[in-house]
Amino acid sequence: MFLRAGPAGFSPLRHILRPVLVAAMSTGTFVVSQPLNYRGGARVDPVDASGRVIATFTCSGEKEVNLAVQDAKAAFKIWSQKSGMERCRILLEAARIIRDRKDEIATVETINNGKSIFEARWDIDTSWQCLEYYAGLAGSMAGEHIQLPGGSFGYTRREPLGVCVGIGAWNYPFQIACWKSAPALACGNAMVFKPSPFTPVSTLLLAEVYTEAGVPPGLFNVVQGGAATGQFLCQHRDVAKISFTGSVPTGSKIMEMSAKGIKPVTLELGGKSPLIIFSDCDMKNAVKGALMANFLTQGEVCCNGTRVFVQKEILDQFSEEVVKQTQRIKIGDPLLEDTRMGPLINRPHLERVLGFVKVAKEQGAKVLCGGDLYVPEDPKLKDGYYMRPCVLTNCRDDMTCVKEEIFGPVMSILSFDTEAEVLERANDTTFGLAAGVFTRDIQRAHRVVAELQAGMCFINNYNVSPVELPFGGYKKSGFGRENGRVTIEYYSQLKTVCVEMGDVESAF
Ligand SMILES: NC(=O)C1=CN([C@@H]2O[C@H](COP(=O)(O)OP(=O)(O)OC[C@H]3O[C@@H](n4cnc5c(N)ncnc54)[C@H](O)[C@@H]3O)[C@@H](O)[C@H]2O)C=CC1
Ligand SMILES: NCCCC(=O)O
Repeated sequence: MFLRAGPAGFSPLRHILRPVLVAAMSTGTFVVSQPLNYRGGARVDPVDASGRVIATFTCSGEKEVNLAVQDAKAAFKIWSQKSGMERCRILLEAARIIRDRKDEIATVETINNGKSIFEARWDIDTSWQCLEYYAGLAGSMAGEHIQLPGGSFGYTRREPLGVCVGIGAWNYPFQIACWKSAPALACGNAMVFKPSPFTPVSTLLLAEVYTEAGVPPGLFNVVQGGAATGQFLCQHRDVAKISFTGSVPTGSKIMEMSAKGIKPVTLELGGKSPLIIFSDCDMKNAVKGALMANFLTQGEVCCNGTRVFVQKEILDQFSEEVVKQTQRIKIGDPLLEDTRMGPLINRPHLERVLGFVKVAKEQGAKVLCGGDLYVPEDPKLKDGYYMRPCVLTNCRDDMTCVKEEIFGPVMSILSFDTEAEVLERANDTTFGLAAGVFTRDIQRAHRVVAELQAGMCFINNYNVSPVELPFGGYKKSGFGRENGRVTIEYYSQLKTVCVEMGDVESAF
């Protein structure tokens, strides 16, 4: 095994990633004795560097990106010629390996990102399920046959795009890589993936799983690096498509680059999603839903329902219950079985999130609980990037904490009177990733979600991720979809073939 994650203490290290960060966030550590790029079916060191070093690994430069794309092109030639059923078998094998190695991969992901091991296991489940789902679709991808006059006919072929690029964020490193690569590979494409420089490690495990499962060398490659490496990938002339998960400003830059190259792009960007709690809800489930909507992965989730609109009649009861449950969240070493909230991704981000809480207070919000630093008892974790999950009330729509994406464990509670009013306020945002509604009134539930301007809507639940359902945003939260049958269309193109069975009727 190339990576060793230890539950306690530190081992002698050859190359360690982010030693300070790892030490501060959990008692686990990595011993990385192999390179972190993956090209042509093996781990490799970059042949060059872009000149910018992030922590202790070197960003891949243009030559390395070129080599990865070249390898992907070669693998594409082999892979795209396989039948859907052949691709299906290999993807199913990869899904099986991930399922069998779930605990090991989840442990690596916990150390990589800081999320609790309990939650990381959920991520690994939605990862292998995604591979299984697209394996199932690979065998049934087909075109149409269309009859034309005089016995002539046409048919369509669903063909892959070529070399696709995946660029990931740091909050769901392994899951994002699976949600992009599974549909891409199922359609017959190759992929070069760039993880976030804050979470470089777990994607390598996926690369190794694909190789073990039998994909041709070079079909799934990993290049490590930051913005410069991402730009080399997006601008590469042999790249056919880009799928990006990350912030709105970066998404906008990626769209500019893809526009220059006339490349299709999928953008999974940020959000500031509304969660609407009507007074006729099942209170216990609504409270659980609000916690699910705000505190998974330390609140660092793009689709979180951070604007919690509560109907006035139940505001006090709901707030009291939410605070009670929030205060019970066990914070600490994410590798411990009973921990439910680990550290935030890094110190600047922690400070940014705490800054949002400070501004919220200055603007008149009331802190019902949390919103401050948390220092675990374990002395090894005392410098960790922990904070207590925060519930804010007395919030108004014009406050910064209600308008801007915080990407941390901060829930803002707002009260409302009527359905029409809450709908208008819920939609009053430039984002449109997700939304939720809790009510026992089935007609109201469907009426409300039909009006919500969001790509992913939940009724009486929040932040569940069945891979069968398409996921993606409206408005500035992006476009294109991940998961679900429709994603096949984002990783393939349609060729039309017109067949003449008679003579050519010429105008000349
Ligand atoms: N909709 C979704 O599914 C998700 C959205 N997000 C959003 O992402 C943000 C946090 O993630 P970050 O990693 O900080 O976002 P980011 O946008 O800074 O970086 C995302 C990825 O893009 C790369 N990148 C940065 N600049 C680039 C450039 N000019 N060209 C090509 N690649 C570039 C980064 O190295 C990283 O791999 C949050 O604000 C959240 O809104 C995060 C996770 C999921
Ligand atoms: N499991 C939901 C993924 C959402 C995100 O990428 O932030």
